[in-house]
Parts: sequence; structure tokens; C-alpha cells
Amino acid sequence: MEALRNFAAAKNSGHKISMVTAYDAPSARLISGTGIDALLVGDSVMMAVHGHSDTLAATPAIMALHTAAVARGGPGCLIVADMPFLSARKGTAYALDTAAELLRSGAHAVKIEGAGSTVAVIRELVEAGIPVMGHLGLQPQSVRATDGYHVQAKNPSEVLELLDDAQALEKAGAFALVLECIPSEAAKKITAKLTIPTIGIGAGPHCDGQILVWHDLHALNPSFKPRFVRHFGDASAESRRALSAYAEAVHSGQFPNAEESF
Ligand SMILES: Nc1nc(=O)c2c([nH]1)NC[C@@H]1CN(c3ccc(C(=O)N[C@@H](CCC(=O)O)C(=O)O)cc3)CN21
Ligand SMILES: CC(C)C(=O)C(=O)O
Ligand SMILES: [Mg+2]
Repeated sequence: MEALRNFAAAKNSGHKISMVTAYDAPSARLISGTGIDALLVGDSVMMAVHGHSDTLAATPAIMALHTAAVARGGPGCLIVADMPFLSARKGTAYALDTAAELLRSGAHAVKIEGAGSTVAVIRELVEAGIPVMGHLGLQPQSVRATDGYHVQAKNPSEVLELLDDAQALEKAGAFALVLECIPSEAAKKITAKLTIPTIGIGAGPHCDGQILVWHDLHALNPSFKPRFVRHFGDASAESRRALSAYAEAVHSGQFPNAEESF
């Protein structure tokens, strides 16, 4: 896919890659003409949409359902879908089945958290023709082990470990790498050493691109405001305004009027 080649070409071109999560058709439809480069059907859907406090409840079927909706709403978009909790940790066959389900649902690529035992799995997926995005730094699928969502790679030895993992993913054939919640200087160093683009979230300005969660940049859940989130709009305020206006119009008998009735 041309958009996927553009992704790699964006590194060192001066064009920073802009990504946002999308979970449904109307959101994907809104992307058109905005300059957003790619969509991620993130397993953060479990938190942002389904009300969970972590992403562990995501399944291949749930990710496929949201991926298909996004693909219907944004047929021209580059769509990356998250491989859910443990789906890349049960061996290559299960990972291939899951990735196939996501690609059949309309994704062009999948994203896999972590390195370690998944590096070999990623190599197999790439060899099978499945574009894979890596994801290092804060790994929300390991929240039970990390005991919360904290900034990662805060000391030099952790940065070296992260760099090792990043280079292993690049070598395995990943076409890009998400870096989540790490110090800017660590992201700068890793970005400089890799030939594939880095996409940051809470990883500072030196990455080759940025990703934000849809609900965060629209302030749809205003109380969730970690340091890396910027509210680029206030969709909550606009939605509440519209809802109040509707309730008021019903209560006062102003809605529906004659033109809105048969
Ligand atoms: N809506 C939403 N946005 C996200 O960015 C997101 C999700 N959901 N779900 C999956 C993960 C979880 N993420 C999170 C969640 C919380 C913090 C957080 O509270 N960070 C604080 C403290 C950092 C620390 O203690 O070191 C911060 O101020 O950044 C960070 C990332 C990022 N991802
Ligand atoms: C925050 C991004 C990188 C993600 O993995 C998600 O939205 O699930
Ligand atoms: Mg995710």
C-alpha cells in the first residue's frame, strides 16, 4: 500500500506523521481531508469506549469488530489495528490467525506490544506478508506487572535496553515503532538510531510522528488528562450543549415542529 511506503519515507523528510485512534465508522469518516496520516484501532477502545480500567479485556473478535467499522467509515485511510492482550504470546500460529482476522476486517497492518518472545513472532508475520508496527516503552497490556501507567526508561541502563529492543524489532521487519511514555531524550536517541519511523505518545517532540487517543484530543473524557494529552477541541462541551438544547426543546414542546413532522 502506498500509504505504508510513505510512512517509511516520512523519516528524515521533514514531514511528521500524525496518527489518531479511531474505533468506529463515523470517526473514521471525519478524518477525511484533515491531514491525519493514519488511524490506529487501539485496544484503548476497551477504556475509552467500553469503560474498562485497562485494555486486557480486548479479544481478537472485539478488535475485528471495531476494525471493520473503521474500515467502512474510512475506506481510503491507512488502518493499523492493535493485536490484543496475549495474542502475540501464544505462538506464531495464534498470532497469524489473529492478524489474519484483523487484516480481513480491513486493517492494513497490526501493532504488537513488547519485544522478547514476540520478536520471533513478528519476524514470522512480516515474512507472511503482514506489516507490523512495534510498541515499546509503556506497554498497557503489562499493566498488572508494571503496577500502573508510569513513565518508562528513566535511567541509562533502561534506555539501552529499550534501544536494544527497538533495534531487534527493526531487524525483525517492523515498519514503524510506537514509543509510549518515555523521556524525550530517550526517544530522541532511539529515533536517531533507527531507520524506521518512531511514533510517540508521551515521548516528546523528537519522534518521527505522534499518536493521540481520539477521546483525549477531543476532551471527551475531560478528567483523563495525563501530561502528554492536549485537548485540541472540546467535544464534551459541544455534545452537552446539543443534548441540553434537545431536552429543553422537547420539554418546551418546540421539538418536533411542523416541518419535522409528517
Ligand atoms: N484514553 C486513553 N488514552 C491513552 O493515552 C491510553 C489509554 N486510554 N489506554 C491505554 C493506554 C494507557 N495510557 C496511559 C494511562 C495513564 C497514564 C498516566 O496517568 N500517566 C501519568 C503518570 C505518569 C507516571 O506516574 O509516571 C502522567 O502524568 O503522564 C499514562 C498513559 C495510555 N493509553
Ligand atoms: C495509545 C496507543 C499507542 C495504543 O496502543 C492504543 O490506543 O491502544
Ligand atoms: Mg494499544
